[in-house]
Parts: sequence; C-alpha cells; structure tokens
Amino acid sequence: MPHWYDVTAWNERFGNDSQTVHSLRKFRTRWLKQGWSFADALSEVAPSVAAVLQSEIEPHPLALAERLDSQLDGATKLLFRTDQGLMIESVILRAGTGRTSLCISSQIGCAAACRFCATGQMGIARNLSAAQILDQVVQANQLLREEDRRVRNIVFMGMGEPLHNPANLHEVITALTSPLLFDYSQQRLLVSTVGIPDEMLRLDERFPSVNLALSLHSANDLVRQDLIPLAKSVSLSRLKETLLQLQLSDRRQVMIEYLMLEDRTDRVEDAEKLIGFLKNIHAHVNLIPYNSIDGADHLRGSTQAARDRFAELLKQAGFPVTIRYSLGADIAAACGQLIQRENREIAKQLRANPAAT
Ligand SMILES: C[S@@+](CC[C@H](N)C(=O)[O-])C[C@H]1O[C@@H](n2cnc3c(N)ncnc32)[C@H](O)[C@@H]1O
Ligand code: SF4
Repeated sequence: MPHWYDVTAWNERFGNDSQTVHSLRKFRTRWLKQGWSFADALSEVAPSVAAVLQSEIEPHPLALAERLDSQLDGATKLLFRTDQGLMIESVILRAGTGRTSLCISSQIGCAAACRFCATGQMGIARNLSAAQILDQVVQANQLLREEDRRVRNIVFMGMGEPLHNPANLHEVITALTSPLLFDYSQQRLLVSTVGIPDEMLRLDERFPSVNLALSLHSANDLVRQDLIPLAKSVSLSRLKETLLQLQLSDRRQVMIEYLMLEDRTDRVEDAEKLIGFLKNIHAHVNLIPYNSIDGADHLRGSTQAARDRFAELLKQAGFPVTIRYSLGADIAAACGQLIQRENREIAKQLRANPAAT
C-alpha cells in the first residue's frame, strides 16, 4: 500500500470483503481519530490483515526528539527529527475553553527567507512529505489521548510556506477531511501563507471552506519587500486582486496577519495604508507581536502603546482586530528558533555530502 492516507489504496489493497472492511474501519478510527498507538489499534484487526498493515505502513516517518511543556500556559512544543536528521516543530495549544489547536510545519526552512523569521533564515527549503505533515497530527493526538483531548483545529502556521508545497498540502487536506481517516471539517483548518496568488486561488477552489490567512505585514511595497524578499515578485496590487477573487462568505473572512515592528510597520501612516489596502476586503486583522530572533538585531517589536493605537485605528475603520498573544513564551520564542542553528549545520553537511540525501 503506497500511501496509507489515500483511501482508495485501502480498497485496492484489501478488497471489499465486508468483515475486513469493517475491521479496517475500526482500526483507522482508533489510530487516526481516537489517538491510539499504531500497535494498539492493530490489535483490532484479524492477524493476517494486521501482518500486512504492519509490513506496509510506516506509521511514524518522524521521530519525536523532545517535548517541551510551557509552565506559563497550555502550550507544548514537539520537536521532531526527520530521517535525514533535520528538525521540525509543531505546537499544541490548549485554550482555556478546553479546545485544542495544533500548529504544524509544512517545510524544513523556507525559500521566502523573511528577515524576521527563524525558519526563513535556516538556509534551506525542503518540502515535508504528506506523510510527515500528517504524522505531526497523528503523534499530537496520541499525546493528547492521555489527557482525554483531541486536536480540534489545525493551523498550517509552523515552519515553512505551505503553498510552496501545494501537491502535498492538497493530499494532507484531503486526508484530514476524509470521513474515513481523520474526519476534520474544512472549517477546522487554517492555511497561513506569505502570499502565492495562483496557489491561493487553487486552494480556495478545491477546498472552499478551508480558512486562509495572509501574512501581509505591510501595505507598503518597499517595506514589505525589505521584510520579505519573496515579495519582490508579488506586488501588493496582485495580492489585493487575489483577495478580491477569493470566494469569501460572511462566515469566512480572510485573516490578515500583520507583524508589529517599531517604526517600520506600526506608525499611524502604516495603519492608514493598511486600511486603504483592505478596502472592499472581508478581512479580520490579527496583529502579531514580534519575537526577536538570532541574526535580526535591526528589528524591534512595537511598544504596547503603538500596538493599541494601531488596533484602534483599524477598529474605527470597521475591521475586526485581535492582538495575538504568544503562547508558550518560555518554551521557545519564535517558530523555528530553537532549531535554526542545528538545521543550518545539518543542511551544510548534507550539501557537502549530497550522497547522503
Ligand atoms: C512561520 S509562518 C508559516 C506560514 C507561512 N509561511 C506564513 O508566512 O504565513 C506563520 C506566521 O508566523 C509569523 N512569524 C514568523 N516569524 C515571526 C517572529 N519572529 N515573530 C512573530 N511572528 C513571526 C509569520 O509572519 C506568519 O504570519
Ligand atoms: S514567515 Fe512564513 S514565509 Fe516567511 S520565511 Fe517564515 S515560514 Fe517562510
């Protein structure tokens, strides 16, 4: 069975004998929906079928290297190692309401190379396979089972640019929303992108209820290009055109992520530019406090007063605004920061010895 997350592959491999189909369903429910370990879930199926599953499915392409639990709030950071030794992160966020979210990675490193982002400064950009992306959900649910919880919302806001890995992203969303596998509704998923217009439209067309967040950070082309090198090839006018083309309903607004950087993105004139950019767009603005990273000493986060003033201007213009408060400040600052140097080193070794890749 080449891909366990491909539902049709199960039918082709095992046929449609009703007893087998029934026990396989039970197995998948235990493993993917209820967070049982692969081995425990296997005990549900007939020994002959279990032997096939065991030999053909690689249940965990990622090794859990470390788990860090915040002492401040309900965040848990999971550090995973890939078979090449590169590291990725996922974060479990437990909200006070009892709802649990999982922030997952789609790449190791990122070609967008944003100046403020540890992942963008790793000096590599590699796609995670669909199985590696899904394994983050599988392993998080296994840990959460001990607490009687299950991941409720999944956000593609960890390392990497999901829309630079579109084929795998689409396979992952298909598996996550399949009633036979994970059974999440599209509304429970959020894809965050730096802004890849054609892929935003393709995603919207194929999965019209998946939530979309655009990391805008500035409504001034020059400032944006300075922060996000990739933005040199995607102008703000192209982004605006794309936002206007998305099939947004009243229930589904695009989330605009906006990083608050002192004297770069947080002035009154920046708020006015943003309000102009968002005209006629059904948007919710999320202001993000900056977590400082290694190698970006020229960037400073905004003061709280500047953030509040910015939020107020947007609210007056009629936009819903939230200020993201950072969970797990004690277990890692910015996403990718804990492993920035380690991955840089391993990537260097892999480049020097391509036979190992
Ligand atoms: C790591 S990115 C991954 C998703 C996608 N590549 C994107 O940029 O939207 C998720 C969010 O984290 C934000 N981010 C990256 N580095 C940050 C930092 N040092 N402080 C605060 N937010 C940061 C990004 O701007 C983005 O909105
Ligand atoms: S913020 Fe997003 S797009 Fe920019 S480098 Fe980081 S992961 Fe890539």
